[in-house]
Amino acid sequence: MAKILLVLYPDSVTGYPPQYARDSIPVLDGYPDGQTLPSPSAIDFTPGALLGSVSGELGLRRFLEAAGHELVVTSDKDGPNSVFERELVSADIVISQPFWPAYLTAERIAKAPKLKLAITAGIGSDHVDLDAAISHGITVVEETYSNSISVAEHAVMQVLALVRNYLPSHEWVVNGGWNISDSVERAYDLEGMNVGVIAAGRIGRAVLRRLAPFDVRLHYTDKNRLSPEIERELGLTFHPDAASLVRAVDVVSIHAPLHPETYHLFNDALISSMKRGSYIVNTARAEITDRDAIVRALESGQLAGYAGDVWYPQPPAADHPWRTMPHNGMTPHVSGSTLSAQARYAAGTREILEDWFADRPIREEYLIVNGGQLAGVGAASYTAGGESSPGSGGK
Ligand SMILES: NC(=O)c1ccc[n+]([C@@H]2O[C@H](COP(=O)([O-])OP(=O)(O)OC[C@H]3O[C@@H](n4cnc5c(N)ncnc54)[C@H](O)[C@@H]3O)[C@@H](O)[C@H]2O)c1
Repeated sequence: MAKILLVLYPDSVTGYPPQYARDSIPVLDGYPDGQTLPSPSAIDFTPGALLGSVSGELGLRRFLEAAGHELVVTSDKDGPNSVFERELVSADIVISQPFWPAYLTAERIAKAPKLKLAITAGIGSDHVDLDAAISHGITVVEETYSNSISVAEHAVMQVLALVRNYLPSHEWVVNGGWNISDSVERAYDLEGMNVGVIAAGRIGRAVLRRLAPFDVRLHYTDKNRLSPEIERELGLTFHPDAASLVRAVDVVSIHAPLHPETYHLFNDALISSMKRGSYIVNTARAEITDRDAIVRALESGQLAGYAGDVWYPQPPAADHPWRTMPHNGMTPHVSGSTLSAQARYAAGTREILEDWFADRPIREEYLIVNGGQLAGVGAASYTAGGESSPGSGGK
């Protein structure tokens, strides 16, 4: 029987919600590229309930305990005396969400001799040191597509919020004001702007599709060029690298995974090559940007705004400069953890566990590391090795 260590974010400050704003969530037919939705044999939760917090338990307890497994759920994940570090020593499986990541560094992996499977409930497994997982024979999987559209919607929202100066305008009314000049002196239309995405994978493509009706000029860069049909359909301009793209656009939305190639890609040099007054939205991973370079560029006016939902580390310290830097539209890491997304990645986690315990292969599209090498989506999107090692925050 296995010991499963499940690391989830804390419940709401008012406790686990007794009721919800809506009575149901939409039922989807599948994902945009035809990939099928998660398909566990059953689920023990109500779609639309809060599943990603400690009391939600991803709806896994009944299923796991009925099969005789041990489930340990905690949000205490940081530091040597954390429940996570203590329980990891005897865990067979770790499940963690990127929103509240249990950093599986090389040091922690070395202290977990029984660990065989690391599941990312969601997308983005950079909180796991993939090199260490490869060398220790740990399988790393995530629920590809489970929250891609959730993130794309958040990115589009934040692009509009920055360009139109939404959040400061809202603040004026909350505070009793009617300050039109103050609100509009930084407000523009998105229409006609050049907007680019760094990486056109599942999320990047969904952002491009959603932005196309705004009559913007769309740009992208990616290791893998899209088909001429998609480029034509959306009117995309392809750039061979980020350096070329950022010089051409007014707004950049980042959608690449964090790995050695993308660590600190947005540094002082790249940002200074952008048009003055550019906007960056980053819902991918914080460390694709250089934290202090972003602050400097907002303070100097080189950037007109920065938004996103990804930070390093997570949770960030109370004095993290991104909380208070000018013209920021930051949220906590929430874009991929809507109630709608939680239902999908909770079902995906159960599907993976069912396959693992039955010794069936896990879907190829869920694989990041398997059999001692990058596999599936991991082989397509990540690189192993290099100086910046994922799982240690790119350091
Ligand atoms: N904020 C959130 O809640 C949230 C949720 C899900 C995913 N994410 C992040 O978004 C990332 C992308 O997710 P996805 O579902 O679109 O993944 P995906 O695998 O579908 O797409 C990733 C794309 O990045 C491209 N890429 C990789 N390295 C690159 C490089 N150096 N330069 C240019 N392109 C590169 C790949 O070719 C691929 O097209 C995830 O890795 C994760 O870090 C964030």
